[in-house]
Amino acid sequence: MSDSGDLHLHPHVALLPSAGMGHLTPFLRLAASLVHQKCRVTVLTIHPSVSHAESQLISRFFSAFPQVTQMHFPLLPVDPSTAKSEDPFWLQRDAIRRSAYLLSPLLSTLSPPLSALIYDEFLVSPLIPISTSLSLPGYTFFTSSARMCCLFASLSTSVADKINSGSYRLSDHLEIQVTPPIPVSSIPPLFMNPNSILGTILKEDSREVIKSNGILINTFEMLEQDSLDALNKGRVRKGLPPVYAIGPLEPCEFEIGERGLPLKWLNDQPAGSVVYVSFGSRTASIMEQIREIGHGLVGSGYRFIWVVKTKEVDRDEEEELHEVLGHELMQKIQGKGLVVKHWVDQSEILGHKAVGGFLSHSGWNSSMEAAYHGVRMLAWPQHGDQKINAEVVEMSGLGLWVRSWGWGHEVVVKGEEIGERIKEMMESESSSLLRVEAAHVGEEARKAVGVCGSSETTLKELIQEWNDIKAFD
Ligand SMILES: O=c1ccn([C@@H]2O[C@H](COP(=O)(O)OP(=O)(O)O[C@H]3O[C@H](CO)[C@@H](O)[C@H](O)[C@H]3O)[C@@H](O)[C@H]2O)c(=O)[nH]1
Repeated sequence: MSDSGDLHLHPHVALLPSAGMGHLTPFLRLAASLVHQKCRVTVLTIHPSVSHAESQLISRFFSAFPQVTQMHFPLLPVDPSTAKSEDPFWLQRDAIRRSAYLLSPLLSTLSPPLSALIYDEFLVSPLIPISTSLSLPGYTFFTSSARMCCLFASLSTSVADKINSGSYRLSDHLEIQVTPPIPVSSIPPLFMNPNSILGTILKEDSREVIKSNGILINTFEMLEQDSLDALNKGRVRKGLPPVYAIGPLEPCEFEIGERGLPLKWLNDQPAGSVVYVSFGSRTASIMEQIREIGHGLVGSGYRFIWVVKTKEVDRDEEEELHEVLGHELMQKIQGKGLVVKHWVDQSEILGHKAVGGFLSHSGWNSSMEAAYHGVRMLAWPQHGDQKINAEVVEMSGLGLWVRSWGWGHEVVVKGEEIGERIKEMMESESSSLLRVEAAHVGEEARKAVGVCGSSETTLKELIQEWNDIKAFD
């Protein structure tokens, strides 16, 4: 046992996110929470990051938290002939996985020694041998919903074989013991392809995740009680480690860049009058769909803030807004809404009293931010986990989901239909119920992370476990 009482009080935790803002943001929010709970924190970072947004967030985080150690993790170059994807975020994740063995010597030099290592859901199988070799408790941070985690945890069972062999019909439901059952039509399309890099990685990681000491999820009990029970009570898979609901991870001051036009514009709008539209950090929309969204927003009669994205990676965005929208639409939008083609501080926007609704791809962070601010959503899943997240949004009363819109790029949804659904979210009879339910979700979300809330208590207990391990070193 160390003779320094101080060390016992401050477990040292290292965090390793994978590529993309959808992963980096919740990791850095978790890092901030751990600092506030008096942990010593090391964050492993990769240079260069895939997007400009990631490098900016990393530098703002370390400026705000000089006490956090930044450890640079150098990656091996990826051989393009062996890479099974052209997606830069997946290439980066693949490179992190292949370079993972370089971590052992880096982590073992840290002082004081680590109490725990928290790694991204896309890095499970390469990181487990590292934490084992260092006798370090290792935790998977699952950045999507608990419901999605139920699917992930089942990918090493017969469910995955049935998915891959095409034995399911689209109208079927998966045999995973979660309520309501997960429809086959909500499975991420890439899971259907056993040769996709995502399918391969997740199957491998699903098999190995039982060797983690725990799984952390950015969710809260009131929102996903049944999925959390299913995971924790062995209904999804026997032998899973404890699952800790620690969300919604709260947006932090360090995330805010220069307060720009969106905030100034919102200050002049009436309360609850504005629809915010964004499909997250890595979903590029096609030109035809972008223009239909524009017509839908104008047709809805509501004011709006709309973030347009034409490229997956922000560094590749070249076209000017007027080239994307065209002259006629630009004219129609004037005076009705604010359209931007750059990064905005989403959480600040969602927290502004002028914002009354959110048209979103239901990425999990966006959904949790809407929950945190009690803003009702119109979910339009584009890819990946987003239909499963939309189910959670719909079930909890946080928002609507129009199933007939399908995945992004599957069909071009017409502007008129989009406008009608925005009105439904904002002004129909059911919308007042939606407003009340979304506000209720917001209250519960804040309770969960507030003093003695379920998520705050869970995180404190976890930190106590790390302290207890240290005390017996
Ligand atoms: O202009 C922008 C755009 C995005 N964001 C933030 O970026 C994050 C985006 O995360 P998310 O809503 O989860 O969407 P994606 O960027 O698409 O995230 C990926 O990662 C998520 C977590 O695993 C998955 O749920 C998504 O499907 C996947 O696409 C959120 O914190 C947003 O607030 C901004 O602040 N400003």
